[in-house]
Amino acid sequence: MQCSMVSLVEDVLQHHGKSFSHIDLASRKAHEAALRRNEAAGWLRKMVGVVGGRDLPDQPSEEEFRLALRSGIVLCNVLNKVQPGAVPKVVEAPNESIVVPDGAALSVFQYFENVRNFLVSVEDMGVPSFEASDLEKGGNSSRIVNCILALKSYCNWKQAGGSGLWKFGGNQKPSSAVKQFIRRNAGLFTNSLVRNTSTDEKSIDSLLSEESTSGDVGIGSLTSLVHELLQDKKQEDIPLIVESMLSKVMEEFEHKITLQNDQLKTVSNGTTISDFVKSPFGIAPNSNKNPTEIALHNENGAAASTEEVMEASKQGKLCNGTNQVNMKLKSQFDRRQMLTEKYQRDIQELKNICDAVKGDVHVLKTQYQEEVDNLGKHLHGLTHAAKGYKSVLEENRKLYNLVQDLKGNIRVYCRVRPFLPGQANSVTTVGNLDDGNITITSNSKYGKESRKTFTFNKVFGSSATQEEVFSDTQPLIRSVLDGYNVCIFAYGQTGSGKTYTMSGPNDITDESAGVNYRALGDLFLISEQRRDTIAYDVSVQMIEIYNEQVRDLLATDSANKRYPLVFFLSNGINVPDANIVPVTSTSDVIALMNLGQKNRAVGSTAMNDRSSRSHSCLTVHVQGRDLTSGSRVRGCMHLVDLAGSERVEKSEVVGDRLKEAQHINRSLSALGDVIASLAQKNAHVPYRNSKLTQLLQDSLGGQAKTLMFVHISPEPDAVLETLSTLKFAERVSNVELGAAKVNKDNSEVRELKEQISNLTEALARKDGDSRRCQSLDVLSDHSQCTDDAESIEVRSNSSKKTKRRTLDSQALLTNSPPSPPIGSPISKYDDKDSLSDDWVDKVIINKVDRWEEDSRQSSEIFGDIDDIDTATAASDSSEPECVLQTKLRRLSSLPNGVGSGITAKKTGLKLSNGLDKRGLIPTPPRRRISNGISPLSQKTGRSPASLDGKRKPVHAK
Ligand SMILES: Nc1ncnc2c1ncn2[C@@H]1O[C@H](COP(=O)(O)OP(=O)(O)OP(=O)(O)O)[C@@H](O)[C@H]1O
Repeated sequence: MQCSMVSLVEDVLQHHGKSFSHIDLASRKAHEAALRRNEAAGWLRKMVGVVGGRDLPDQPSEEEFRLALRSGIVLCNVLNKVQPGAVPKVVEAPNESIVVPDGAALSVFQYFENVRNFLVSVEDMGVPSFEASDLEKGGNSSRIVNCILALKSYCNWKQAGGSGLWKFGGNQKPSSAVKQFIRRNAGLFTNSLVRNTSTDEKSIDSLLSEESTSGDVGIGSLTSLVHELLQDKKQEDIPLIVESMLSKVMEEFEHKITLQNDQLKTVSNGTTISDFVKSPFGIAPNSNKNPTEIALHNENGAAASTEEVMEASKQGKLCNGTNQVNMKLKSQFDRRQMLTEKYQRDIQELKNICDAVKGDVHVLKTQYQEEVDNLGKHLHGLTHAAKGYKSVLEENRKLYNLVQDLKGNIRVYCRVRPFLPGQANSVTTVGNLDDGNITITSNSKYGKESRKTFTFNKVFGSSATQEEVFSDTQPLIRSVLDGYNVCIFAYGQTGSGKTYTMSGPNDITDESAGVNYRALGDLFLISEQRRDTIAYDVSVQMIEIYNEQVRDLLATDSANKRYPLVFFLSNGINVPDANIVPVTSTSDVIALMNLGQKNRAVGSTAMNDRSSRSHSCLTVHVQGRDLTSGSRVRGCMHLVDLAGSERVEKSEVVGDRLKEAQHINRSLSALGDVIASLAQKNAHVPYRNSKLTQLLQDSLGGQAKTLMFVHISPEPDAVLETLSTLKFAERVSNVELGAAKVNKDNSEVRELKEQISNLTEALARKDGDSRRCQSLDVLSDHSQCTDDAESIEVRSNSSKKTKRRTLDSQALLTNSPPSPPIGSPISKYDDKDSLSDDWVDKVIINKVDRWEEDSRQSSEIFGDIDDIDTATAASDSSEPECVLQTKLRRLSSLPNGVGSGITAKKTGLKLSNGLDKRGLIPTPPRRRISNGISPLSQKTGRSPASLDGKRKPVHAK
């Protein structure tokens, strides 16, 4: 071994800052050598017995050792014991007691033969050998010791059964000195040292023994070196030092292995036999000193080939011993060469296979590449087509919606409620959901599965969020600000999620807030954004229809809340008697809605803990004034949360709940009838059959934008209701209302209205007569009421029937005779003296004439819609007197007095006062303006109105 173990150890310790100058390496080496020699001698003596080993002392000096073995007799005998027959013939000494002294002539080759035979045999066995010259004076006895110890190890291995591969050095154990040392000092580092020792034991020992072979310090010296070095070390440093040593040794070991491998490679790569032979014999290629070497080189001095060596051998050029060794080496080499050639052939074959495989792989790769390219192209095409398809779909959807807008179809959005807690494992009846289609799966009585698909404008699955639902509704809601009337109503079986969609759950958060909150928030947001161009006023009403009674949900006192209200249109407001509250912010709205929700009739049923027992309607009125042009827009939005349809036997209701359920179902079926006749485009639509249809009349029959949210539950036991709900919704989606219209006043109309209002005020001031004022109030009231297309009920003189007519105040006004010129300053007419009674009367008479004419015409156009008798009969006779009084007053207060003929009898009403003997509403004295005769009466012969003496506010509470 080229490296010295000692130097390694020194390196390590120097690394740890220590000098080794004080250590006597020479004496240590000698000591170690003696230990090993003694061990070898002891073993030889044991093997050959007392007689055979008589020349070999127990603890011989180097010289004694060499001399005792020089004859080769002990060596051969021991070898024959280890490997019987290894040396067939041992040349014995002539006189057993004589030790052949150095330089004494041995009998011919006697002993050399022994030594040579011994060396050849041990080499055959793979045991490290030594040079014959080592037995001569000045020879390297450590190599002999090493050979004997190796033989000893071989012997032990054989005795142990010879299993596995024997490898010199592998069986050696650390010397007892090392063990003792470790035991004495180990302490903390014992474990790591023992671990390292046990795992690396073989290789380290092998290195150490090899080192001793090469004449360096052997294991004994290394042991004592380590021993000495570590003695004065601190306990805590020892593990580190030992570990460093071990790793360094390992490094060197690996280095050596690599070198050996390289050498082997060189041999297998065609090193000549002479190189190979020369190396173990240590012969320099060009030193022509002996016949063997000459035979190993050709005439040119180049290394001989195998054949040349063989030839030399045949010719006896090689000496006997060398010849034998060379023959053996040659046969080994030949074997190796054969193997090498075989390996080369195999490698070549493998290379060929590899090339073939490479070729195949290349072909496959090319094919795959082509296929991938083709697929890529297809995919690209498909993506393009898909994009196109998507945009076409989107376009179709837009066009479809446009067509629907133009036709005025009611939009229908379907929403599926998720399973409620406790229903998690239920099977859903809802199958496929895509953009606008929903498939319901149901099992028939006979267990046959059937599927039905419905198509709506939009379908929301159970995972849809409130925000997603609202975002699809938003454009519709925004159109309120542009002057459209909008109605959104939630329909569905009880417990299917109507209230959730419209308002949200019980605890409302930003995420869970329903359409109502979001809609108002959005309206405020946009009105704020448009602040510089349009000024908006927003106000809300909240009513409910409970057991066919209309109630105000924003009333703060309970009596008022229970006070039933009536529908009549005033100033575009359906239920003018209900509180209408201006709102300016979302917080206002939330406060109002909380009040409304609190006032709403809810109750617990078997199907919903908090079932809405009424239809609720939040109405948002928006008035916008263009700051530049002065034109006005007016929009109104109904957000209706209908009570849920329910099967009474299923909801297990009794008593009041049963009555509620019957009312709810009746009103919903009235809604169904209205939808059916609208879908069939019937001339008569039965709006008046329920309060609900009356409420929705201007959204279903007018030119509003209407959206229905249809809700379904996913549970299998609700499948029948689900199917009927969806069928109803499908019918609704076919209803065409006509294109929606904007409610917009241009400035001319507005000016005319302002003039009328100013005129009436001027008249009121001019004439202090309260009657006159009342009459004018009626007109003024009427002129306000007819701000726009407006329905009122009048009684036709000719047919004696009450007609519902639509009158256009604009027509009335534009045909009015001499009214003050447009744009004239009001102050001009504000002057009492400048307005003669006659002039004012004339204006009024003209207006009334024109209005009556228009009434007649519109009556011809629209025909009878409802009979007053039917209407009054439809009124619940149990309605409180005050309600009927209100109705009657409304009718009789019509400006042309058409309601004056309505009798208490006809209405089935028992008025407590205010009627004449015939049960008629007393005709008020004719209004006189200048000559004591009311021009109205003069013209129509009827009383203009019967009022209770004071003007009733239109909507303010
Ligand atoms: N989309 C949804 N996500 C989560 N929970 C929902 C959803 N829809 C409804 N719910 C829950 O289902 C239950 C019933 O809903 P809701 O009260 O809104 O039904 P409804 O149709 O208004 O019933 P009713 O007609 O009896 O008043 C409530 O507990 C509600 O919170």
